[in-house]
Amino acid sequence: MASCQSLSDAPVVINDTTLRDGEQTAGVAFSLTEKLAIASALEQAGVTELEVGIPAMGPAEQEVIQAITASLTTAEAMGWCRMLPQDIACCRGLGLDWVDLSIPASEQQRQSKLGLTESQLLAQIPERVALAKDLGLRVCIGLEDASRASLSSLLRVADAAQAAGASRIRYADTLGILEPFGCFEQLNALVNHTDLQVEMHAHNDLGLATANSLAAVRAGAYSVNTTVAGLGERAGNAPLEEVVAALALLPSLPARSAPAIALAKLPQICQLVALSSGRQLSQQKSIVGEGVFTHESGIHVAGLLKDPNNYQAFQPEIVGRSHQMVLGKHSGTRAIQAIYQHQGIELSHSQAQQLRGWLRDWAECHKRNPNQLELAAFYQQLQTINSEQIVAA
Ligand SMILES: CC(=O)SCCNC(=O)CCNC(=O)[C@H](O)C(C)(C)COP(=O)(O)OP(=O)(O)OC[C@H]1O[C@@H](n2cnc3c(N)ncnc32)[C@H](O)[C@@H]1OP(=O)(O)O
Ligand SMILES: O=C(O)CCC(=O)C(=O)O
Repeated sequence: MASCQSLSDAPVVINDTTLRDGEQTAGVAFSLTEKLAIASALEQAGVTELEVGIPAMGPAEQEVIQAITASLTTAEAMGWCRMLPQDIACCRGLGLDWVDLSIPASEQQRQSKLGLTESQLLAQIPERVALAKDLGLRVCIGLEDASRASLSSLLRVADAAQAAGASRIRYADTLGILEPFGCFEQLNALVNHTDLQVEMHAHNDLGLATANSLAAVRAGAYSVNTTVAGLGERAGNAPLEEVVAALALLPSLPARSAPAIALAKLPQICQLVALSSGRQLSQQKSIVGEGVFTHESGIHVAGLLKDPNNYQAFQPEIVGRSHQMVLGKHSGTRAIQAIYQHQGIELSHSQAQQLRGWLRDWAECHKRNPNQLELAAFYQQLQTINSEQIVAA
């Protein structure tokens, strides 16, 4: 079976699973209000698919899922199920568009979790897909632990899924053990083999979730799972903000790739999820961390002052941010003069040099950048020395 998927001009679909895998982060539990707010923010930013929860968790979760699907106006909603009749039945009447029917794809998990052989699982696929389709749902077969499965076995599952009338398969790197080159090979083999849409689900145990998601896109994946700020099991999933910014901003990725997502809304969405999850964003979290557009080093600031392109990967305004320049241990005289000038104070080169020395000691002692009041105090000190020198002369 040959697919023309990789030749498609359609942008990559983001299937965001903050409300399902994101909420599986140990200790995270969103309220209905929080889930509605997150779903709405994602939809307004242009995310077209949301994995919204697990109907088999029971009536309360089902009510929440129903409320979310009722609130969505354009985005499609997916529910996550084990490929069990009782789980599928829980999806009835929830307003879902999609269901992910998850099966273990590796021999390890098939045998050890379920005690089933590959052929026993394959034999279940037609009946379970039919049950879901009878509920009016489009079906994605979730290949849990696919990265520890043999490719030949994955291809057999893809064939069975396609024959049963599924629309998509999800390649899950459940344990985050893939690297981008291997990921490309696996996804490319699947994409070239099946007519189904192929979705990538990456985990970040080795810090490679974004890289693997981009490799999957290069390999022709139709869709990619993300979570806001990379929330999710253990080290989390591929962060929405990283994947969509990379797809939009990296010229080396296929031109078809970038989904129409409002990048400038990413910081706000990440703040909302940070607040709702109780998980603070790290200062250095790419795209949205407080410190990622803040510059202290003398050579960098001097370069930025001449032309921002000297030290920016992309304009921070694109992702709703701006450059900030601060003074600290690594400041140079150019930065010192520019920052004081911004406060209406002209410093001579020798004054800036003197301040540069003070800043080094001060920063080592305080482990932070001085604030405006502290900078004013430095200036007072400079003036005092200056007037003492005039008196002495
Ligand atoms: C990689 C992933 O992220 S998978 C998604 C994981 N997410 C979650 O588990 C969060 C929500 N889960 C829950 O609320 C609960 O686990 C429930 C409601 C789904 C099930 O609860 P319980 O019935 O109490 O079962 P419990 O959680 O203890 O055990 C899970 C059962 O599912 C089975 N199971 C796991 N995956 C599958 C699958 N794909 N297909 C069929 N059965 C499966 C396990 O084998 C186990 O059954 P067993 O003990 O009879 O072998
Ligand atoms: O089977 C799936 O849908 C993927 C489940 C998942 O979250 C994972 O394997 O990490």
